[in-house]
Amino acid sequence: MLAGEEASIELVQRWLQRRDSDELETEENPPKECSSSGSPGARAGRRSSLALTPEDEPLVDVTNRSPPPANIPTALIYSPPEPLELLCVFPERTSRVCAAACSAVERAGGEARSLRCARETLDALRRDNDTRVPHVIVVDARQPQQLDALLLARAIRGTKNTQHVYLIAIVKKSAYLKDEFGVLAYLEAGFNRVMVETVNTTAWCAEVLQARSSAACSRAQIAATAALAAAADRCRDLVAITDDQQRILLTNKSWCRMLGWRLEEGPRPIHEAAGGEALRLATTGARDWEAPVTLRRRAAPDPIMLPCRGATIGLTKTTSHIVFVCEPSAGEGDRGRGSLHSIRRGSLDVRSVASDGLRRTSLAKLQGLPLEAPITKVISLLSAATEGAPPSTVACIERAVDMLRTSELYSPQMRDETKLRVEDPIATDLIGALLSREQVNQNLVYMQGNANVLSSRRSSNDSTVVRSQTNRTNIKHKTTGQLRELLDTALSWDFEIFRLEDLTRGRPLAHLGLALMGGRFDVCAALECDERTLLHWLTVIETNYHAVNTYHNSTHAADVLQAVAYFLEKDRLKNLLEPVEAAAALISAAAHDIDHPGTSSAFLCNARHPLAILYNDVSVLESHHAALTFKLTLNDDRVNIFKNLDRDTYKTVRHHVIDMILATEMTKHFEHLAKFVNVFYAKSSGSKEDGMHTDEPLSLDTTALSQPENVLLVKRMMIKCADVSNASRPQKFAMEWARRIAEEYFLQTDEEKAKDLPVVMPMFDRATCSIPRSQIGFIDYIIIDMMEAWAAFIDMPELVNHARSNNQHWRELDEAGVTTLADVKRVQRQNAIQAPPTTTAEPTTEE
Ligand SMILES: Nc1ncnc2c1ncn2[C@@H]1O[C@@H]2COP(=O)(O)O[C@H]2[C@H]1O
Repeated sequence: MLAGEEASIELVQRWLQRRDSDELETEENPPKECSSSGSPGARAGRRSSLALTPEDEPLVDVTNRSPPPANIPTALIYSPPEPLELLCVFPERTSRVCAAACSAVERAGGEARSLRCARETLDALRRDNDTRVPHVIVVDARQPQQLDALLLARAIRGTKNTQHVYLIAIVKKSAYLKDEFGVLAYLEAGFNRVMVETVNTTAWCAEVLQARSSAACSRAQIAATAALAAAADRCRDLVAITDDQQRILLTNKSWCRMLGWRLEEGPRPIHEAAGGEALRLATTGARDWEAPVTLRRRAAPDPIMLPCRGATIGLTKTTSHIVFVCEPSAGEGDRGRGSLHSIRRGSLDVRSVASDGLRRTSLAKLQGLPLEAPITKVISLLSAATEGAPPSTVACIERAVDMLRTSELYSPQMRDETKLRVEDPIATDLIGALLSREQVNQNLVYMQGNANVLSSRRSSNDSTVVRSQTNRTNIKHKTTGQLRELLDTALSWDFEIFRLEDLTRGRPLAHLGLALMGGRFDVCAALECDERTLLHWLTVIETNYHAVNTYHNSTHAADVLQAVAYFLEKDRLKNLLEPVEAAAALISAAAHDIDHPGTSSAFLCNARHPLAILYNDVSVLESHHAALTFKLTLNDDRVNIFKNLDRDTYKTVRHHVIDMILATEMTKHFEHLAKFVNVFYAKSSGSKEDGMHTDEPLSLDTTALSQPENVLLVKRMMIKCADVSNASRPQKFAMEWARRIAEEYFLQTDEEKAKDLPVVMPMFDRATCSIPRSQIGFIDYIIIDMMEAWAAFIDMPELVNHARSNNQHWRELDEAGVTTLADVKRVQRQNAIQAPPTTTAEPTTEE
């Protein structure tokens, strides 16, 4: 027990022993010497020296009259022990009543301050608001002309954080006894207690201790109430609390959001917002109930019906509050799955349902289903926001909501499409073919009888594991000095990928894979497999790339693997991804285009290729790459790098690998880019009035990385950027990749023409196509925006710098009349002559 507490208890005990004395000690009538035998006086029955009510019962306390109910959460009502703080407001500097009060507090181990006027008091309260709000304030109400105690009490109550302060008014005995209802004016002004003046320190001591205890209790209760209100505000259910007259006193944020209410609304009759069974049950006085309630939204004419759980609260037998807790999910679920149209003009007639018991039951069941899409919430919020908004805002919101109703939220609509078409048909052709899912449908006019259109190149769906790979198990040890030296630079952005292709005789993936996955990133440790299995896996994967493809071969896979490895070394990703996630990223990169036929998905669909039939024309190639990767891996224990993973880890790795490979589909390019930018970039300033496109600078905001679904966006973006990073490589690499992809496009066009198939990219005709212009379009429309977003995220400005300088270089070549493959090759030769000599590629790896 604290010394102060001990002293105060002793004081109280002494005071209790003495309280037979009924004589009031006033400034005019100072206390007699302490005596245990006080005169009995006329009101011998009184037990206190403090004149209180006519019966002298302590405290006129309107708030704490009732005992707490059994279910009050007492654990929340915690009041830490604090030294008593008293503030006296007495205009008279030498007031003996004030001196007695202060000295009592000091004897009780507390602290007392005294001030002389209302202004000083309010200033002090405002100044000390967060640090030193007193427990008790005693106000001298004896001389209204010097200090208007009632006004001061109101002002104090109007000051922040003073609800729990215990306010005592000191009055003269004569005034006190003059009017039996006189105390009411004080209570209404905010006083907790009216007390007749006394200079008895002991009496004061008891008084302030009781006041402190009452103040502490009320502070603890207020804090607990605030905590419960905060909890209600943070829950998704709609919460409303009414008084016993069914006037809504409190609503939480969900309620306000969904029904279009404002938080600070005063008491409103519940009938304004709710009707139905729950309301009927609430009025019967049932303690707990569960029933549907219909709620009216201010922004929408039709009500919604939500399951509601309710409770009636009462400290005594009478009801004090009614609590409604409504579950929002099902209510929104029945609202037409995300369309404002259906929210505005809901097809569900709640009234007719409510009149039909059977249907109501099944509706309630339906409402219990967890059907809730975030977009539904967004649309509800937006429609609520139209309430009371100016017409221009309403029009804007309605336009936004109409857009949200489409399921293709992230499909790009090329802003400058017309301009692009007019200015550059080649770019239009390329970008259109890469991004458009319509391509296939547009080209569906097809000649019969070309089932095996890929026969001139390798068929892609009947690939099998190449078995003769066992002699390559020592590949690591048989690398020559040159290859080893080259592989030592595997983590630089100007890594000589084509030299690797030469040195390995077209087997760059296995070598680079072993160096990066087996070496630097220790994928074997992450997957708990041995290096031999990894080598077999890399070999099988590489073998299933088509060496005849000019672009989509294992050199491209190795290039993408190298880019992903490079990105993974950046701090942002190093600190973000677990080893097993990094392993999954490297695996995806190595395998992402496996068995690519050298033609696009649109081509396969037009050709009615078995893969297009198998995958229903949807993400044909990417689905195949992902599926074949797992088929090849799981087919043979010697290549199964996942064989030692436990079930859950395998599932996670599989999920990541599939997700990343599917993310390389270019028709979803803008979807992935937009999601990434929306999550990790914030607009620096307000948006344009129409809320649509703006050119404001974006600032990176990585706080969203704490959510796993956002990390998924990062991984998708990583592999996407790696997949087309060729345009962001130093010029000589970018040029060679551009030549290779153009050649592959031309071959597709050749084949389409030869087989009388629809031509997916008619401009990509080897006789007429300008390669520089195709590259300018590709960089302008696909590369720059994406690389800017990614480069800032991983802090790699060279990605953008190279892309820009390549763009510039292609423009110069375009102006110089460079057009065809032959032209590009000529430029490459000239550049090679000007560049310092490089060692002739020497294939030395043993096969
Ligand atoms: N330099 C480039 N020029 C034009 N198109 C490219 C270039 N690099 C990549 N692409 C295209 O971008 C696509 C990315 O996915 P794919 O690897 O399936 O196929 C790729 C090509 O079609």
